[in-house]
Amino acid sequence: MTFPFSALVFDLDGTLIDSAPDMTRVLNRMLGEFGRPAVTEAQVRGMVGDGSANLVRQAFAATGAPLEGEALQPALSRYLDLYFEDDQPSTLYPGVAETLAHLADRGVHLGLCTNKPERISRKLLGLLGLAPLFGAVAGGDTLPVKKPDGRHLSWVLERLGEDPASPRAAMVGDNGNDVKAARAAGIPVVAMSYGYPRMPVADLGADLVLDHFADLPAALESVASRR
Ligand SMILES: O=C(O)COP(=O)(O)O
Ligand SMILES: [Mg+2]
Repeated sequence: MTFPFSALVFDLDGTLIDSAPDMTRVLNRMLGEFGRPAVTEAQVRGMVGDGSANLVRQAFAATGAPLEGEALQPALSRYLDLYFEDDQPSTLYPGVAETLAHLADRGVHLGLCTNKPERISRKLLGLLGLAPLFGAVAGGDTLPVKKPDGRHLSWVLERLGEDPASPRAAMVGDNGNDVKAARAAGIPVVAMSYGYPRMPVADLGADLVLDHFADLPAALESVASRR
């Protein structure tokens, strides 16, 4: 059977990879260098989703006097360098590699739309062996805008060959930014329940909430048949 969507765009952190342990490890190295105590992984899970500058800002606010604007830059750039150099790759959630390969085999165009910086996102896709599957990648610093702005997602859709006026695509994410970007771009959205939603996942407003990535192909066929 032909798959009902010609393109699927995925979020990265909390959707494809469980990156909170990595971000916690790297943040804590940076915080230590700046004389700050460590943050816990549970705290970091609540800070992920709005890009690296927001993550670093929140980590400073949680460990002492807040740092804003220019004062944050040295810490942000140190965090990004340490993360880029980090050689312990994030863990893929169960079923991700097999399901993405299955979708690509069925001719679905796959894209990535993440608020994580592009160079780190591309490096992680490479380390995890997923890079060849993705026809378009947009990080949080690829464009002047990022999720929840729908233009971030629409840019990926266009690169996957979708007509911006009537995309035959869906978004798969884990937090409110993914849902808002999908709504703005006019495409349906599936939320994975295991990520970093920062609110009850049922309240995100997604078309569907899924617990297992391997259920995605069948679930998307049901989303399409309801439309
Ligand atoms: O770096 C972040 O803030 C989160 O990135 P995501 O968009 O892949 O969840
Ligand atoms: Mg995410």
